[in-house]
Amino acid sequence: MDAIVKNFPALPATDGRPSQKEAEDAVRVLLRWAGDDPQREGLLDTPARVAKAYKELFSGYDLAAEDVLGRTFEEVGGYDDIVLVKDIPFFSHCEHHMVPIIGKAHIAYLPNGKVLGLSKIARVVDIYGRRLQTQETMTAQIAKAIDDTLQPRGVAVMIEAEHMCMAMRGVQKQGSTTLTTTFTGAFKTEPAEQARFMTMLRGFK
Ligand SMILES: Nc1nc2c(ncn2[C@@H]2O[C@H](COP(=O)(O)OP(=O)(O)OP(=O)(O)O)[C@@H](O)[C@H]2O)c(=O)[nH]1
Ligand SMILES: [Zn+2]
Repeated sequence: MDAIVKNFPALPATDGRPSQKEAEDAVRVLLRWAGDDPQREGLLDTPARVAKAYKELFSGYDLAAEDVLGRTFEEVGGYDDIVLVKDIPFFSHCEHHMVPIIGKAHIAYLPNGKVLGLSKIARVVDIYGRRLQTQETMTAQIAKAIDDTLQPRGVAVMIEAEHMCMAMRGVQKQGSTTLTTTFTGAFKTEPAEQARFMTMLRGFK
């Protein structure tokens, strides 16, 4: 896991970014390359819209998971059992084809005196989802971010997703789901904890 995450630091370098105009020009080139005319009326505003959409879809490059996870709570009445947030929907884009990955993340941790605001877990999914990704990297990054900042007794992350690059093009297999998991701490070393995560995930639909 460390090797994967090392190549994809929490906050990639953003220096030397092209300007908005350069981004819009690039869209015009792609439109011409695809066979259309960027000067026709319907496409005049498209480069600006695409740049705006990319800003939103890739907004994760401007955010650090550590900032979101910094706020923790300690008054939880001694609660120290699994906290599982499941079925967190997300959109990402695969780094190979830049087309959507659509899926759900399931994230659990075993608190060690501190708990996270539940929404922060979903925010971390968005931060990593709104970048170019592989599913494996995203799974490892989410686990590492929670592990590093909260230092819980263990983290379990499962992602299930459909890759549009497999559905809309190439091999064209619609409806297949890819599952990836990362376990740390007790979820990694104790099969019973891992089994409990799986049971909670699958058992109470
Ligand atoms: N491991 C992994 N592979 C992915 C992910 N998203 C897309 N891919 C795969 O990345 C691979 C890229 O393969 P290449 O042979 O370089 O590209 P390609 O010619 O477009 O491949 P095809 O999709 O088979 O047409 C494909 O097999 C994709 O299915 C991901 O999140 N994880
Ligand atoms: Zn792809």
